Amino acid sequence: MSSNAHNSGPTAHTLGPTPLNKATSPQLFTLQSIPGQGKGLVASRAITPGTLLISEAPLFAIPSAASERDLATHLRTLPKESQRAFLSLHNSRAGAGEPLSNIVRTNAYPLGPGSDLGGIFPLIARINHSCRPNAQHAWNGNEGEETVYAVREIKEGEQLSLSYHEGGPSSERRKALKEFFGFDCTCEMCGMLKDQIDISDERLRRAKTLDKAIGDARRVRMTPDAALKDCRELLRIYEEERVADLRVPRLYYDAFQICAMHSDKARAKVFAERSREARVMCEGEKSEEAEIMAALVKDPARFENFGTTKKWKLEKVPGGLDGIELEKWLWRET
Ligand SMILES: C[S@@+](CC[C@H](N)C(=O)[O-])C[C@H]1O[C@@H](n2cnc3c(N)ncnc32)[C@H](O)[C@@H]1O
Repeated sequence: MSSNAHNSGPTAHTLGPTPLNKATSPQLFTLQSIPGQGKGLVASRAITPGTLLISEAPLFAIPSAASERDLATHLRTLPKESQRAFLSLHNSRAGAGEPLSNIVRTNAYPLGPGSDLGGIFPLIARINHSCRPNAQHAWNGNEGEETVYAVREIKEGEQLSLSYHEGGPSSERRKALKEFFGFDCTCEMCGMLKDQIDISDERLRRAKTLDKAIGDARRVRMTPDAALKDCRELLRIYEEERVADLRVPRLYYDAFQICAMHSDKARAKVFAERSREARVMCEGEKSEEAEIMAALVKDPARFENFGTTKKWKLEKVPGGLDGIELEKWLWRET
């Protein structure tokens, strides 16, 4: 779930009714009551990273500007079973008017980044939030389904979790979760001791600064060494914070772009492959983004800004590098 889906109200129907939730591996988890969080999905056995947990078509999808009335009209067109499935979902603003819109705000996921459409996925909607999630959701436009992949080891008895927020220091996360989704987060990360939260917050504040600096195109062009160094530091923070979601492939893609812009095909290829692998972990082999990365692995020169400068021109990875030596070369630390 993302804040844009939650901030957007429902309207007309763009997709017709679809069969009720189709779990890819229903034996992997069960629906259970979770203290302080309502219901949630709990792993029935140990699950390895990269496992497809759910692939689910939307019960229906609605544009963000939809009204309560539009939603009511649309609901009446759905089979009774679908109506019941929708109405049984959690409403984080129960009693605060507009019940149908509030169920949508509590449970909808956007159909892809920046999409104006929110989809209702009855099974995925049962996955609670964690500030350190063990799963990642994504819209697969080719399949017309929302997927959820495990991105970390999940122990038997552990809850499956997604992040409803883009991440950041605890005060920011908690404020946004309260404001947009109406709950005080009780995830494992928010339950850490104050000392641990302080350490984590310091790292995550630094992560925000680094992320902003890496996104500065002029800096990437003028001082690529500094930008690549920032990527390296940010990756270390992600490792310390055990971040395993889409931030990882995005970071490798940033490193790819820096190298490609300055004509370093050798490093660009390695970063493109790491980005692809991390993307597959989060979204599976059929992910459109993973396919785009696969094309860039084959030929980094396909990147639109490839070769803006010739500063780092390099064709091939030097032979005989592995382990620490490879990492040092890759991040230009030698
Ligand atoms: C999309 S629903 C998730 C499934 C829901 N628990 C249920 O019973 O259907 C989102 C709601 O779950 C609860 N929730 C999810 N994650 C939580 C968390 N980390 N801490 C406390 N409550 C949480 C909140 O009530 C939130 O509005």
